[in-house]
Amino acid sequence: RDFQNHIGKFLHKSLFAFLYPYIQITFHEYSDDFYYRRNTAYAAIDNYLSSKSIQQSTSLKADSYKGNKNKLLLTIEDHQEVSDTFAGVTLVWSKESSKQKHSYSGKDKVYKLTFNRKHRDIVTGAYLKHVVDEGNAISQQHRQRKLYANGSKKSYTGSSTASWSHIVFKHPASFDTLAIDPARKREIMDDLLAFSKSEEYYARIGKAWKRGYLLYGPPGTGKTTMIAAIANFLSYDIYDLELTAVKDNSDLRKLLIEISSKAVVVIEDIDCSLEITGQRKKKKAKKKATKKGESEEEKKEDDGGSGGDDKELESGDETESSSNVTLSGLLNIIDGIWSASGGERVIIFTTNHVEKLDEALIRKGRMDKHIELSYCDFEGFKVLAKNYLSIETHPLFEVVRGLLEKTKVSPADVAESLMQKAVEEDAEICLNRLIQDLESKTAKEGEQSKEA
Ligand SMILES: Nc1ncnc2c1ncn2[C@@H]1O[C@H](COP(=O)(O)OP(=O)(O)OP(=O)(O)O)[C@@H](O)[C@H]1O
Repeated sequence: RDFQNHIGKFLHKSLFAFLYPYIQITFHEYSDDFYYRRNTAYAAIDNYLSSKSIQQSTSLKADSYKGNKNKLLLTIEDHQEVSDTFAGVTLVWSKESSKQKHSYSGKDKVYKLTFNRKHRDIVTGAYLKHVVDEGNAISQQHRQRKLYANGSKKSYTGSSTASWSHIVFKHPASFDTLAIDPARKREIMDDLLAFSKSEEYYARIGKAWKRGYLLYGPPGTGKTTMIAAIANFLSYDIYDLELTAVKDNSDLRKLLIEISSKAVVVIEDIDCSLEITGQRKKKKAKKKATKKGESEEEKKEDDGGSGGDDKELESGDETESSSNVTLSGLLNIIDGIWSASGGERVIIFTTNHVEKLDEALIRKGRMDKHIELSYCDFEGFKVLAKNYLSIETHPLFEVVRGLLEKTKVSPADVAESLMQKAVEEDAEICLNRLIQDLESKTAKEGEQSKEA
């Protein structure tokens, strides 16, 4: 009888496999455990299938995106199917309500993926990875991004600790509207793209997945605008780190640990932060005369060690030197924390005075790319004219070209002349105003150089 049973089972299995050569994988919306978490793979599939569903399905469901209530996500309704092809393999996705009801809610949905068993390896390997990666990339694009700034908040014990607060980040800047040399623009975009796709490279060489940019140039040449363009281009959040508001290395460490993946970390005007460090050093040097053993502590801090919890900086000292952080310390902490935590981050330093910076600080490897932003040239002006006046050519352009060759003016100043009341005025009035402004600037510069 046993033998008969075995034969029966075997025949049933083979016959079934012969008649139904498919495999099904199910993806539940919620985990089946106590925590009832939303399955991240399910969310990725939702995003991935959205555009395919729009093309194929006759019955769609609209929901707002998780993370951005202003965007709609369209998915298939229950019992609908969407087909997909990958590397020559055809697969079918369907959606239904789960049979097993969860105690918290009966709404658990399930995606079912059906494919021929002969494609088992390719589907369970490359295809599923492709679906999850694409789905996550889509949600990254649609997510509402945030602009974080550091400050401090009082804990329940009354002591204040460093923390981030945020607002929704909505800056219109893009590389299209940025008035810089087109070749350099392309180079920066290529560099950013290559960086964002090099997870494996950084993992292989065992380094933190980060890229450092130093933006330098006179005021109003677009440093802040470029940061916004970079964040928009990569769809990253921005963390604006004000070093002067950071008490010490342990606060800095706390802030840096909280920075999520896919972030642009910005430290503006680092030359000013350096001045603060300089002041502190001078002050310490004075104290050294009366207090031995100080040098050890200072050395530790400059190396980024956390041991430098400075006892000097009690409340009264705050105005003279509010920050107790060194930039080299900062960079070392970043390397340590970020190489352990994974995730991609771009760190951007800006300065108006690149000549004031310490060579060691901005050497390649720490700051991978140095980008100079400079005065407005004719190419830059054309981009600004397109941004503000929506024109690409005009007979007055030649006059502007001649004036820009004679005088140094920032893109911010050009933008200012072009956009005043631009809504009501036509392009010619704006261009004439710019020409007037440029002429008076050139005349003033002429007088000044004569006096000199
Ligand atoms: N290269 C540029 N391309 C497009 N717009 C620019 C550019 N430079 C400046 N602008 C315009 O001028 C304004 C001020 O520029 P932005 O704040 O980016 O300059 P900045 O270099 O960061 O100045 P600062 O050093 O004073 O912080 C921007 O809002 C933008 O409208």
